[in-house]
Amino acid sequence: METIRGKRLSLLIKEEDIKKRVKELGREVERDFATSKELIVVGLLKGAFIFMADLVREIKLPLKIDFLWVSSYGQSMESSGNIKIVKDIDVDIEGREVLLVDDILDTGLTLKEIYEFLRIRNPSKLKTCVLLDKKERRKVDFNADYVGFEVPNLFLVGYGLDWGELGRNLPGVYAVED
Ligand SMILES: O=P(O)(O)OC[C@H]1O[C@H](OP(=O)(O)OP(=O)(O)O)[C@H](O)[C@@H]1O
Ligand code: HPA
Repeated sequence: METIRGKRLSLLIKEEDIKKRVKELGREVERDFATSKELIVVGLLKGAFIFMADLVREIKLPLKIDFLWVSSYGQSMESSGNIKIVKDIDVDIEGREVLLVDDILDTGLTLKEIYEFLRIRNPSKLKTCVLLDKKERRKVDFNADYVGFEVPNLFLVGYGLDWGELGRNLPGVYAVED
């Protein structure tokens, strides 16, 4: 049984199921960006690093990657609602086709703000892709264009998601038990 800081973890999504779904997401993105000469895939650090690494290998199109480092949850299980840009992307996205990737869409505060932050730079196309969508918790009106799995209102770790920086390296997605 996996634990983090003495709390038990229960498996929600198996590694093989994630793998299968990531392949499907890759096909969906390929179809929608088929005419793209050079797609820019922007990941939100740190949470997106594992999903993004797997996803880009399933997108058989010419693409470049960059990362935007943002933080809002810190050590807690609640969003501070205060999104800090720790590091901006280096690439100029004006007139470019961009796919914004994150691990989870929860309250929506992060992705909505970052979407707007990139949109005002005038990319020719801007789509969003998340592995997990915790719809029940949404505080703002925002949905992603590509979603891997809808998940229940539980605090999750694994496959990039952390609790106080622990658990990102678990290969599946787990719920932290109360
Ligand atoms: O929809 P929201 O409620 O805004 O939550 C989603 C965001 O929260 C997490 O990031 P976190 O701030 O924990 O940083 P991390 O990516 O380093 O884990 C996650 O990676 C998303 O970016
Ligand atoms: O369930 C979660 N787990 C880890 N990080 C998160 N950031 C938003 N929701 C979550």
